Amino acid sequence: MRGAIADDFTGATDLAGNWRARGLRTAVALGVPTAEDLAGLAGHDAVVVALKIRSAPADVAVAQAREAARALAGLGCTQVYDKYCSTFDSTPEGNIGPIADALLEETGARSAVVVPAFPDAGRTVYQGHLFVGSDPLDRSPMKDHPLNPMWDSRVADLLRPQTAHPVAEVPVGVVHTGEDALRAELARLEESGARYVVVDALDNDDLAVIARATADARLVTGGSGLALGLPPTGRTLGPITAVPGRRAVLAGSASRATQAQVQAAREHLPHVKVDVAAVLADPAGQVDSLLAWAQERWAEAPDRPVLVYSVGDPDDVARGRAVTADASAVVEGLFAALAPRLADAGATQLVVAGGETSGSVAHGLDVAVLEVGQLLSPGVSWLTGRRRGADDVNLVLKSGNFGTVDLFTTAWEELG
Ligand SMILES: Nc1ncnc2c1ncn2[C@@H]1O[C@H](COP(=O)(O)OP(=O)(O)OP(=O)(O)O)[C@@H](O)[C@H]1O
Ligand SMILES: O=C(O)[C@@H](O)C(=O)CO
Repeated sequence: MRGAIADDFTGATDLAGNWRARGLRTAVALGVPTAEDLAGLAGHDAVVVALKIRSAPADVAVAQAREAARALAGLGCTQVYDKYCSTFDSTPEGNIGPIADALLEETGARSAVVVPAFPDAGRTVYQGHLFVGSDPLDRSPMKDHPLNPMWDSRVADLLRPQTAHPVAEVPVGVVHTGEDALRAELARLEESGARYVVVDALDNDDLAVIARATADARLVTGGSGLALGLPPTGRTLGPITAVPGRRAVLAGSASRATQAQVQAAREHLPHVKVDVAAVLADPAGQVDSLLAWAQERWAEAPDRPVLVYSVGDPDDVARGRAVTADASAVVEGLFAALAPRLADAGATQLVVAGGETSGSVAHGLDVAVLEVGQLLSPGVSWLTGRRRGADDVNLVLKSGNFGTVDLFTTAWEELG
């Protein structure tokens, strides 16, 4: 079985979607799987353990990553895929370095490739620099990220402050020479002391070379793109089963792409914006009133999705933070509490935007395992969430920056 550890929930579903696209039956375990959850993973070719450790204190992140690595070893996985963000989201203190250091130890690997490239989503690495579309990372919108503004584009320079281990680079010319040349270069660099090797990749052919050269590695690290480098199994996997019921979009993401999706959806869907001050004053009351609002809208048009969002324009996060320094937790708490109430009221199909928001919603719904279904666009798939002690729900857990602009109105058409 293939196994991965993802540092956030939408990153996990992104990687799982790419494995599925290669014909692997893939499940996502939310949190380190319990013995009971492990039973639900039987019959799969691949499992991604989704953690919520991207912005956690490094010691917490490392402890959870170690536990997840042991669970994967218990499932017989001989390679761990350490999935972080394709925009290398981290601070100089971590957590990409500390987690990778711990996974080197857990897996016994002497070195690991570092491959954030995901060309299908516009992320490429050339001369060691990470690009988002045509912008170097530190000139892309990631320069203004609220939690981890990206200060450089050279991946090795982003990683070095986060690890005591030596970091080397392999230019795309070596990748273009083929898998044997790359394997030899990786072995040479490992012999000379490198523990991390940033490998250039401009397209999926480059990723295929890297995937073949590292097929026997105990640890690989990267965005989800490297998964597309696997040879296809040739198996065609059908769509997941749609669970009929009410529909909602829960958007707690602050990213530009999500703001555009919210803007587009407001033209077509009944919508309401979360009022941070009101939630702070009366969290339970706000959940009740949002639920009542959704039920009224569904009574008018049962198949029409409702949209609950928290960021409508770029200043909304600052406004929320002016209300309370804990605005993120307040908004996440609201979505975590609202999702199961919507589900109790018949919502079975939810599109959720934002990595942290998706984690909160999945926890709120007490989802143990996600079955990965059809891909909507790079990094975005329909999923079936298996809830503990409750009926299944269909979910899209979307990274803030991913998805087409009409995602919130068109995703439903792909559910069958
Ligand atoms: N109006 C608001 N005021 C303050 N904080 C907010 C507001 N709306 C959302 N937030 C918080 O901003 C954070 C957004 O993070 P989230 O990971 O969900 O989305 P993102 O950063 O846009 O996407 P991703 O991490 O997937 O790239 C969450 O913690 C959320 O609760
Ligand atoms: O790699 C990405 O860009 C995404 O999967 C991600 O990590 C979202 O948070």
